[in-house]
Amino acid sequence: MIYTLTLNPSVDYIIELDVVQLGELNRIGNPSKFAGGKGINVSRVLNRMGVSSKALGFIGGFTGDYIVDQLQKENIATNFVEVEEDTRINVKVKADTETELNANGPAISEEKFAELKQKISELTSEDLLVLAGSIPSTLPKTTYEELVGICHKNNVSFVVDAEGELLNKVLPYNPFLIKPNHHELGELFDTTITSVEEVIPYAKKLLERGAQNVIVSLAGDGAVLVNEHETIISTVPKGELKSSVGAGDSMVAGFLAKYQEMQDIREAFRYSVASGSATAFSIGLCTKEKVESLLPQVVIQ
Ligand SMILES: Nc1ncnc2c1ncn2[C@@H]1O[C@H](COP(=O)(O)OP(=O)(O)O)[C@@H](O)[C@H]1O
Ligand SMILES: O=P(O)(O)OC[C@H]1O[C@](O)(COP(=O)(O)O)[C@@H](O)[C@@H]1O
Repeated sequence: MIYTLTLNPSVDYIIELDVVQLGELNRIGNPSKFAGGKGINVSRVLNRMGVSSKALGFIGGFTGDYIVDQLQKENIATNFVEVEEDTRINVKVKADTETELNANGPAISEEKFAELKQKISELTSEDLLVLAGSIPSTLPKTTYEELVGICHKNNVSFVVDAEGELLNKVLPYNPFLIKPNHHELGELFDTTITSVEEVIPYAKKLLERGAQNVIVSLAGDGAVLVNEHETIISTVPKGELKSSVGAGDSMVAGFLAKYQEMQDIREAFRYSVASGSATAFSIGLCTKEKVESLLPQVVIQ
């Protein structure tokens, strides 16, 4: 069974307008809202691909109720730890450029964190855990390390989609997959990366640090997968960028769905890229039909 972990879920509130007039009253058309947060997005995309998963994490208040309700409507199983404060609302403004306003999220007590660790310790070697997104500010930077330590002890494979030290600290535990974008990869090495060619040596350093598969996305400029056997470069489909919110999460879900079906890294990577772009070309997350219509445009070498 695939489990996703979202320590800091969000209601994503997406506003579209031509131009933002700073300091003025801006009237907006129909905003969209979605149950979000990286792990939750992975569960939602997996579900659209016919793969079931269970969503874990912390949830609270009226925003938390909204998320649980949406997931129930989509028939996605959940096993959240309930907290008192409201789950955050992240505002995404799509005007001539995309601007994201991501909140901190609720405080998590030691007791609630212990409750979550108990749930993680019940996973077995038959399971895979996707740990994705930021962590609530009251939890230490070692949080993911502690959780993957539990997975490692119980032979649970895991995937991490996180930034900076959160990501760096899990590498020695051999994640099955990590998926930084090129900015996040650059930040890890205190450098700026702008092309697929520049990605490759740094992605290989993450293999040396312990990752089994590394996918690095460069938005509309391609994607790279490296593992100990091969280095694969992919084109990305062309289309109208509607909102890239959830595009990275869709890549993770697309990869896992296809890998579960075929155990073929190359096909899983192609499906992953098509899934990212299908979401980037949508308001909200991709559908399986849209992913499959873009697949012929994903060429790997
Ligand atoms: N402008 C775009 N055109 C086509 N595909 C895109 C575009 N932006 C994002 N994508 C797709 O979404 C994936 C993830 O995008 P990226 O912005 O790199 O990741 P993240 O959402 O994690 O920051 C890309 O690999 C690509 O498949
Ligand atoms: O946990 P973080 O890093 O604040 O990110 C949360 C945000 O990321 C998202 O999961 C989207 O992530 P991606 O665009 O990287 O796929 C949103 O749903 C959510 O608002």
